Amino acid sequence: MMGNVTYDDAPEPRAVICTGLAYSFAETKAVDGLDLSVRDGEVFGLLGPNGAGKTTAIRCITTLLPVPAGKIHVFGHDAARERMAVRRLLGYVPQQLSADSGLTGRENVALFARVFDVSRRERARRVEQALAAMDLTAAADRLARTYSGGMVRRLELAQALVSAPRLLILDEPTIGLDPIARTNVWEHIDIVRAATGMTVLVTTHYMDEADQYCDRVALMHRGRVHALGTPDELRRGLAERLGTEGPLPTLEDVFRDVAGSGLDDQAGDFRDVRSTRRTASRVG
Ligand SMILES: Nc1ncnc2c1ncn2[C@@H]1O[C@H](COP(=O)(O)OP(=O)(O)OP(=O)(O)O)[C@@H](O)[C@H]1O
Repeated sequence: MMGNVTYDDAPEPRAVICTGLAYSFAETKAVDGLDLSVRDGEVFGLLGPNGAGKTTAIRCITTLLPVPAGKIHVFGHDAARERMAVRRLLGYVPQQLSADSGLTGRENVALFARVFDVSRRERARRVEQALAAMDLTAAADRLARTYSGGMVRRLELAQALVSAPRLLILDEPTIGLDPIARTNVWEHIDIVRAATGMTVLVTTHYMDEADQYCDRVALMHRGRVHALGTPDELRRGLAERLGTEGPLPTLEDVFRDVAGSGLDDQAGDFRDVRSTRRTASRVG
C-alpha cells in the first residue's frame, strides 16, 4: 500500500479515524478491515467501483449503521458510544434523494434546520445563508419538483449545511448530473469550504473529479483501502513503478494497477447497478 494510515504526521485533531472497520450483509463482507484517517479541513475522496463498500463505510461513520467490528472516531468522539455527539458534528448528503419535491427550496432547508436543532433565534438567518451559499435564493420559493438535477443537488447541500457542520459527508454528489452541473456542484462545495474550513469526506467513482477536487484520496476495493495519498502522489508513484516517461498516468490507471483484473468483473452486482441507476434517474 502506498502511504500509511496509522502513521500520519499531520497535526491533530483528525476529522475521522477508522481502524479495522468491518461490516457484513449476511455473507457479503461490504467493509472488510477499513483503515482511514481524514485530516481536519481537507477534502478527502473515498474512491472505488460500485460495490467497493464506500456507502456502507460512510453509513457507519454517520452512525446510521452500527459499528460491529473496529473503531470509528469523529473529531475524537466514538461513533459507537457517542452517536449524538457525532451526529451533531456532521452534515450528510446521501445518494438517495433527500429533498421533498412537494416543498419549496426554503421549506426543505427550514425543515432540516428544525430537525438538526438549529436554535429558533438563528434559524431564519441560517436558512437564508445556506440557500445563498448554494445560489438558490432566487429559486427559494419554487417547489423543489421544478428544480433541475443540479439545483436539487445544491438544495440537498444547503440542507446539510444549515446546521454548520464541521464535517460534510457526500455520497456520490454528482451522480447523474451533466458535466456543467457537476463542475457547478464542486465549485459550490469549494466556496463553502474556503469560507468555513469544514472537512469534506466524499465518495465517488468519478476519478477525474477526485483528481481535480480532492486533497487526498483512498482507493477502496472489496471493502478495504488499497492505496492512499494525494492524487499527484499516487499518479507519480505509479509512473515511477512502471518507469514510464511523459504524461503522468491518470488516477484511473492507478486504480487499475491497484485493483488488478478484478475491477471489471467482480466489482458490484445487480443491486449496485439498480441503485445507481435509480438514483441517477431521480436527480437527472
Ligand atoms: N442492504 C444491503 N443488503 C445486502 N447487501 C448489501 C446491502 N448494501 C450493500 N450491500 C452489498 O455490500 C457491498 C458494498 O456495497 P456498498 O453500497 O457499500 O458499495 P459502494 O462502494 O458504495 O457502491 P456504490 O458505488 O454502488 O454505492 C456490495 O457487494 C453490495 O451488494
